[in-house]
Amino acid sequence: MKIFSAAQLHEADKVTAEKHNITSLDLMERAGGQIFAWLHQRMQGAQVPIHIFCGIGNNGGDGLVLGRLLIENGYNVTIYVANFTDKRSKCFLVNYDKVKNITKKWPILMTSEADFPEIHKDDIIIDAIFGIGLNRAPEGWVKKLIQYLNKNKAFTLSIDMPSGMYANQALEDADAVITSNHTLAFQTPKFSFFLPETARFVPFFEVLDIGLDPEYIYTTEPYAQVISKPEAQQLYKPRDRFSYKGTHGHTLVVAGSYGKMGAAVLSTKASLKIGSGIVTTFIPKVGYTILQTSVPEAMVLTDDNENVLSSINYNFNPQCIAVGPGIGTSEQTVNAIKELFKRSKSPIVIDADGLNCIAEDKSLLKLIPKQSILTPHKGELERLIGTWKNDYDKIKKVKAFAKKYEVVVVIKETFTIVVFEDKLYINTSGNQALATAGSGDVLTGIIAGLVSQGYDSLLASVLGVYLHGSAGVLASKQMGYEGVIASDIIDFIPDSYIELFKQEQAPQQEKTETK
Ligand SMILES: NC(=O)C1=CN([C@@H]2O[C@H](COP(=O)(O)OP(=O)(O)OC[C@H]3O[C@@H](n4cnc5c(N)ncnc54)[C@H](O)[C@@H]3O)[C@@H](O)[C@H]2O)[C@@H](O)CC1
Ligand SMILES: Nc1ncnc2c1ncn2[C@@H]1O[C@H](COP(=O)(O)OP(=O)(O)O)[C@@H](O)[C@H]1O
Ligand SMILES: [K+]
Repeated sequence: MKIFSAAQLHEADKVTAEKHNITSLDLMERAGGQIFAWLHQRMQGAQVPIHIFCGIGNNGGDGLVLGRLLIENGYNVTIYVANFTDKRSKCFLVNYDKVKNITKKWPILMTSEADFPEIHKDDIIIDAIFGIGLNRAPEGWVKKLIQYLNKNKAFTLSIDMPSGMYANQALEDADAVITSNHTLAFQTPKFSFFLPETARFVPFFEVLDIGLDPEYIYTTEPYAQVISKPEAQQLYKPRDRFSYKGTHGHTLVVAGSYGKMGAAVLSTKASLKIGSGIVTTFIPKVGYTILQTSVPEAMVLTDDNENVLSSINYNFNPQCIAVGPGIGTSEQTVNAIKELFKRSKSPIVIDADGLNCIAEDKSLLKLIPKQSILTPHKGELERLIGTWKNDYDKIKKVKAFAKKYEVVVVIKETFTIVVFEDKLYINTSGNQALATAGSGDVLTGIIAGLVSQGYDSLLASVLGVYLHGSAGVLASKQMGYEGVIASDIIDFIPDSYIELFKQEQAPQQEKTETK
C-alpha cells in the first residue's frame, strides 16, 4: 500500500475535486460518513456518551460531520470545538451550521482549561482536533487539552491521525500528542505511524478508502510503501518444475568465531530453508564439527586460524555472500573482510560484526560491492552513519548513505524499513517474538538465500524481511512471544511461504436447524 505525504494528500484532494466534479465538502461528507459507518456497525445504537473534540480545520470538519450523523441516528453525543483561533476552514463552518440546524444541543466552544468537560472512563472520545494540517506543536491550553484527554481512561478514536503528530515530519513535543486507542486514517496510513518515536501513539489503525482519484493514487510516486501480505505475494518468484539445485543459487556464508559458532549455524540453516540450492559456510577451524553436525546439508570451508577469521579463501562463484554473524572485530578479521570485499563480484549481505568491521575501518566502505545489502540494528547503524536528531533525520542520512555507496540498507526495528535510493519500504509482518538472540542472523541467511535464487537485492530485502517477520508470527502463535527462539523462526520459514498464498477464510455462517 502506498503512503502519501501530507502535501500529496492535499494535492489528491484537489485533483479529486476537480476531476470528479465534487466539492471538498462532498469529500468531507464521505470521510465523516465512513467514520460514522465504522462506529455505527460496532455500537449498534448503544447510548454510551460520545465526546467529539473538534479543531477548527478540516479534521474538525470531519468530526462535525460524524457528530451530525450520530445525532441524526439517535446517539448520545456532545460536540466540543477547541476554538483556538477564529480562522476556521470553510468546510468546518458549513458543517458547524449543519449541526446547529439539526439539534438544540449546539457544539460547545472551548476557549480555556476551565471549559474541559468531565469524561467518564466508559465514555468514548473522538479526537478530531488536528489532522494532516498541523503546522506547529500544540501549545497552551490546547496542549493541556490533549494531556487531559490522554489522562482519561476513555476509549479514544482518532480521526485520520492522532492530533499533535505530523504525517511525515519529526515530532516536536511528545507531550502534546493524543495517544489514541484506534486511528481511522483516510486513504493511506501516515509515515509517522511506523517510526520508533511516534508509533506508540498509534497502537492500532485502519485505513478508510474515501475514493480519492484512482489515477492520482496509481500513478503518483509515493512517499513510502507499506509491505504486507498482498505486496509480498507479488514479489514471489515461482520455482521452475525442471530446475535443479544449481538453478537456485550457491550462497557463501562467512560467519562465526570461538563461542559464536551458533550465529554461523543459524544463518546457514536459514539460507537453506529459504531455498538457496547450495550453501557453503566459511568458518574458523574451531567450528568445523559443530557446523557439519548441526547442518549436514551445508558444505564447510575452514580458515587457517583456529578461533577467528583471518583469510577467506574459496574457489567458486557464489550468487550471494552473507558476512558478519558472530565474526568479531579483531584486526585480522577486519583485514580478511577487506580482502573479501575487494575480491567479490557478488552482492554481499553485511550484518552484525560485518558492519562493526566497517565501523572499525571506514576505508572498507568504498570497497563494498554495489547492490550489497546492509542490515544494521540501531546500534550498528549509529556506528556506521553517526547519531541522528530524530527519526526523519535518520532516514535522510540513511538515504544519502545508500545512494553514495549504491547499497540497500535494512533498518531493523519493530517496523523494519528497507531503504534504496529514494525509496522506502516499511515492513508490517513480525512481532515481539522476533526480539530474541540470533533473530538477525536468521534474517541475514534469508536475504542472502533469496539473492542467490535470483531476486535482486531490493526485492530480496523486502521479501526477506516480510517472510522473516511472518515466520516469527507463525511461531509465536504456537509458542507464545516468550517461547520463540531463533531456531524456531527458521523452522517456520516454510510456513511463511505457505501463508503467503493462503486464502483468508470467510467467516462461517451459523447453521440453523430447520427441523
Ligand atoms: N484528502 C484529504 O486531504 C481530506 C482531508 N480531510 C480532513 O482534513 C484534514 C486536514 O485538514 P486541514 O488541512 O484543514 O488541517 P487540520 O484540520 O489538520 O488543522 C489545521 C488547522 O489548525 C491550525 N493549526 C495547525 N497547527 C496548529 C497548532 N499547533 N495550534 C493551533 N492551530 C494549529 C492550522 O492553521 C489549520 O487552521 C485531514 O487530516 C482530514 O481529517 C477530509 O475532510 C477529507 C479529505
Ligand atoms: N518488537 C519487534 N517487532 C518486530 N520485529 C522485531 C521486534 N524486535 C526485533 N525484531 C526483529 O528481529 C530482528 C532482530 O535482529 P538483531 O537485533 O540483529 O538480532 P541478533 O543480533 O540477536 O541476531 C530484526 O529483524 C528486527 O526487526
Ligand atoms: K485527529
